[in-house]
Amino acid sequence: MKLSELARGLADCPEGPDPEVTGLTLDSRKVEPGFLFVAVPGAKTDGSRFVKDAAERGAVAILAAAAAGEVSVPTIVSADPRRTGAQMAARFFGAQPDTVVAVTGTAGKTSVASFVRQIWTTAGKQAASIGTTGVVSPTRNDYGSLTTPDPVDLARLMASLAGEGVTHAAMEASSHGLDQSRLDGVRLAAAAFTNLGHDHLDYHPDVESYFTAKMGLLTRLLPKGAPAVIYSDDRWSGRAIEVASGSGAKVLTVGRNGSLLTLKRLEHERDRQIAEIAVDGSIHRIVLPLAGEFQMANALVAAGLAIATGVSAVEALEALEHLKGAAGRLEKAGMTSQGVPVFVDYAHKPEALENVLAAVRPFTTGRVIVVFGCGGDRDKAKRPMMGEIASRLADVAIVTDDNPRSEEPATIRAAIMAAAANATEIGDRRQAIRTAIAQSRAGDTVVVAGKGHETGQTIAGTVHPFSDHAEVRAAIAEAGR
Ligand SMILES: CC(=O)N[C@H]1[C@@H](OP(=O)(O)OP(=O)(O)OC[C@H]2O[C@@H](n3ccc(=O)[nH]c3=O)[C@H](O)[C@@H]2O)O[C@H](CO)[C@@H](O)[C@@H]1O[C@H](C)C(=O)N[C@@H](C)C(=O)N[C@H](CCC(=O)O)C(=O)O
Ligand SMILES: Nc1ncnc2c1ncn2[C@@H]1O[C@H](COP(=O)(O)OP(=O)(O)OP(=O)(O)O)[C@@H](O)[C@H]1O
Ligand SMILES: N[C@H](CCC[C@H](N)C(=O)O)C(=O)O
Ligand SMILES: [Mg+2]
Repeated sequence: MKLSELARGLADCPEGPDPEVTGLTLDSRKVEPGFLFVAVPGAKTDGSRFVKDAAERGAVAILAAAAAGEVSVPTIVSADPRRTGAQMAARFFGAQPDTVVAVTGTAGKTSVASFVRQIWTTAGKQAASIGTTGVVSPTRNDYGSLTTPDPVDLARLMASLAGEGVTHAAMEASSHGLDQSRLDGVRLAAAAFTNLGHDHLDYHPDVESYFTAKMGLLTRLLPKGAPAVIYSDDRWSGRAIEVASGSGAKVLTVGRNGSLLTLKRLEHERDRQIAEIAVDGSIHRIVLPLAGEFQMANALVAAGLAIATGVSAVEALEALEHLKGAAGRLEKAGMTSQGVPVFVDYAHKPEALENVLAAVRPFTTGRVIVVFGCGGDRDKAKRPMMGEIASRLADVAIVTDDNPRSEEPATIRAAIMAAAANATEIGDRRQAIRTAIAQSRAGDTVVVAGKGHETGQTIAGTVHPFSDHAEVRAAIAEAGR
């Protein structure tokens, strides 16, 4: 594609040569001959420092916030090179599934994206989901790393999904992804907001900026008049509704206070919940085959997105009866010989831990035993908050390691322990899981939180293979001998 074609309507092309562009990237180290290099400011450095490096590797054009005098290749200047770069990436790769929806919120994104895919599939659509646990479509199940991929990877992925015949895609919009305009080239049919809690305040200066980054999905990316599905029962729901309607979205609320789908009654059983949901004046009784009230919230948001994109309400609600939970989200990883269920869950932030411990309490006649830790090189304020929640809501709390990354693991544990009265500290996660399971007895519930679907433990730059699921199974086998 010619540079002028790539830039048309997005940014002004400089006078002079109009090279053929064969690819694009935000990382000079990935430049190949014929590429456009998108130079963006980052947290650690500024891409515009690598313009020369990019040109030496064969870049034929640069997109940057200011013209760099040090290279002879044409430079397109944009006030917002991240956004313009994402839009160019979308144009370069072309096709996208006809119907793409995105969900944001502190918790529930992965679950909602997976649920929407499942509802669409039940309704006969060729559907995909994109997020923390990877990309799932009728033809693939690829493990992922970022929640919201880099804009170039995302545009390439959208085109390849469309090429495979996927017509419907549900994706997660992380606050990092929104802040860095990673999705700014995606054509959205609808968007959703689940909730706002404490996370990533190492990246965003304060809660307001974190909220504003999330709201970018509704204010900047969602076309005017398109549906915005908003969970009605979060502390931040009112603000989100205000922002969405203020920017011209068609607001659809779901939840106990919802108008599209109103949750009238909810009854919890051990592995399922029975709900009465009002829609269009009639009540539907559904059995959701998942534990935890938060899963009901996620299911309602997902049904809202499916309805917003053309699935009938009856069909969407019926599909909820067959939902499978996303991997590692309050997933029963095993049961001990005494009948103690052991759940693996991805709670690595305060509200998630609180919800998960509250979710298992109704069906636990004995003690709730939790094993958890906090990630290194991530928001440190979460540590005492999670310590306090575990000691308040669990009967037995074991504090262990969860991806210490470059930090000293004992320091992370100490910050949690300082607020976790009566908790036990066992750094080795394998040992912590074994200790929890070995002391469990009939009536108890064990929750292993923080890693969910993850398959590694990152310590000082090395990823050691580690699976909570596998460790739970091994510990149960050992305890049963
Ligand atoms: C904190 C964060 O989001 N960082 C992202 C950010 O990097 P940065 O701001 O640190 O970039 P930088 O190192 O300052 O460099 C600035 C620019 O110069 C470029 N560069 C740098 C060096 C060089 O030699 N040449 C060169 O071109 C870099 O590629 C970059 O584009 O911009 C980069 C692309 O421009 C992203 O790849 C990078 O994501 C990293 C990989 C990351 O780990 N992000 C995580 C925290 C993340 O995004 N997580 C969210 C949320 C998770 C959740 O809660 O679900 C996610 O969506 O996964
Ligand atoms: N609606 C919800 N409200 C509160 N907590 C939730 C909700 N949904 C999920 N959780 C908790 O958060 C954890 C992560 O859920 P999920 O992966 O669906 O969210 P996410 O927003 O994608 O998270 P991440 O940003 O970490 O990828 C779950 O394991 C559970 O502990
Ligand atoms: N996307 C999240 C994942 C956290 C998972 C948890 N296991 C941890 O390492 O803190 C983050 O990067 O903050
Ligand atoms: Mg996620």
